[in-house]
Amino acid sequence: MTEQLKLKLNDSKATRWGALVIVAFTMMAAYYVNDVVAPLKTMLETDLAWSSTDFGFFTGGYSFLNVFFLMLIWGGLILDRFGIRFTGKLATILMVGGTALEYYAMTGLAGADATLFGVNEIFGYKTGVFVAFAGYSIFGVGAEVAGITVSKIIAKWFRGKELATAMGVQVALARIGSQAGYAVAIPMARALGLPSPVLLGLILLVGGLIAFFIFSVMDKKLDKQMEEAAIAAGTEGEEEKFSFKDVKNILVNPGFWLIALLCVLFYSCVFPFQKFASELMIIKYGINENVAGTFAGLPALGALILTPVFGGFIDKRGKSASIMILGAAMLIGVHFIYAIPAIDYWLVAIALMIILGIAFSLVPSAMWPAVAKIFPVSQLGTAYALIFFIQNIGLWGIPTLIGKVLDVYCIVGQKADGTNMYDYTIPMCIFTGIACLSLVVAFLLKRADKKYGYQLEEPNIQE
Ligand SMILES: N[C@@H](Cc1c[nH]cn1)C(=O)NCC(=O)O
Repeated sequence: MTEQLKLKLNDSKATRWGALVIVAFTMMAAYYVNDVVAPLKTMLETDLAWSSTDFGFFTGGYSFLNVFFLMLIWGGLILDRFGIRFTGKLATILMVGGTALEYYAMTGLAGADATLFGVNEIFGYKTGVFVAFAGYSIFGVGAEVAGITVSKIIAKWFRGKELATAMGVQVALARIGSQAGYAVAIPMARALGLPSPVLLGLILLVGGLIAFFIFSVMDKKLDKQMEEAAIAAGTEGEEEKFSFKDVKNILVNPGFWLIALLCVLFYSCVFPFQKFASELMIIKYGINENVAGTFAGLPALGALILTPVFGGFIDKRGKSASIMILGAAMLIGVHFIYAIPAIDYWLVAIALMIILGIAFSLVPSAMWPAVAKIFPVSQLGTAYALIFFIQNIGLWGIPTLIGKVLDVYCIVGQKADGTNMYDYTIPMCIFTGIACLSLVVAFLLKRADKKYGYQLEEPNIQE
């Protein structure tokens, strides 16, 4: 009876937070690479002869394999079957490989006449554009699978400990990666050449891969200790495994569909908008191109500070459903004002970016814990994978659509350097329409919460 309790690796605060910082570094590098090309849209036009359609096609590439080849679902299955160490390393290798391909497309295949195996066009796109798209698609699979893997890692290392705080800190660190990508892209590309910010991302990701190998050593040790503890407690073999019954249970839950819909609509108005925002800042508001990316990345910076603050409020006071309504309503206001041609004062553009940052903190800090309230722990991994899958449909479709719309309906002239001038009114009206739909869904979610008792309005911490 007096058997001594053995301390596991994650029982030490310093070690579990150390493990979090290691894997969060990999995600920070992933978010940097995800966003770093966005501010370069105009330079891609001048230096590599990309059109807006090419840029939209490339941007949507992040989600292409995840949506059309169900890579997020396979990734979830691999994660549950082969575990976090194997899947994390595989996902990071995919990110490194995809980014290397993207870098090659922007260097070795730069320009309209570049050929690969004798062809200068693939599926109607310039070879360089297509290879960059292929690289970004592979990167997108790695980034999304790494995202689910890291959620599972945090759940494992922080179960019964500071779980929500750890998730908030990981998202906050990821936002630093995004903001860094937006801020450095143009100045670095101007100083060291167009592909240099992508090369930096590649180096960071190689660092992320090394970090993941270091984490794997720690995790293996933790597994051994957990096994020993489980054998001592007689609970070995009681792991949560992926089951198709779980998928069915999730799909018949109305809460799943409302959260998934809100997720795809809300994020479609944020991430794809940010990809075009640098150009909007330059063309419509006359903001200097060296700082346009920094402003486009402001929502990420705001979210870095505010997500943990709002998370703390929701933990103590609840009101998740109402907060999602507020965030969606703010999104409508922001996009609607961006759409008004007469309002073109630069300070307004920055103020709107800050408001977008607040909405971008409100909704995720309410949405992700809400998923944990609607579904039991055993279904959480699958629920997140399915929600991310649906979200990726928007992350693919919306930039592809906006790129096309810009080329077909929005060219209003040419600048001295030969690049197009765009009127962003129609794209901003599209974003406003999507934001309106997200508000409707947020109201339906609040109604469903009352009907089905998800307790979204209740605090997480019961006093
Ligand atoms: N599934 C990711 C998508 C994403 C976009 N950029 C980087 N990842 C996601 O939604 N993550 C949650 C978040 O709020 O970043």
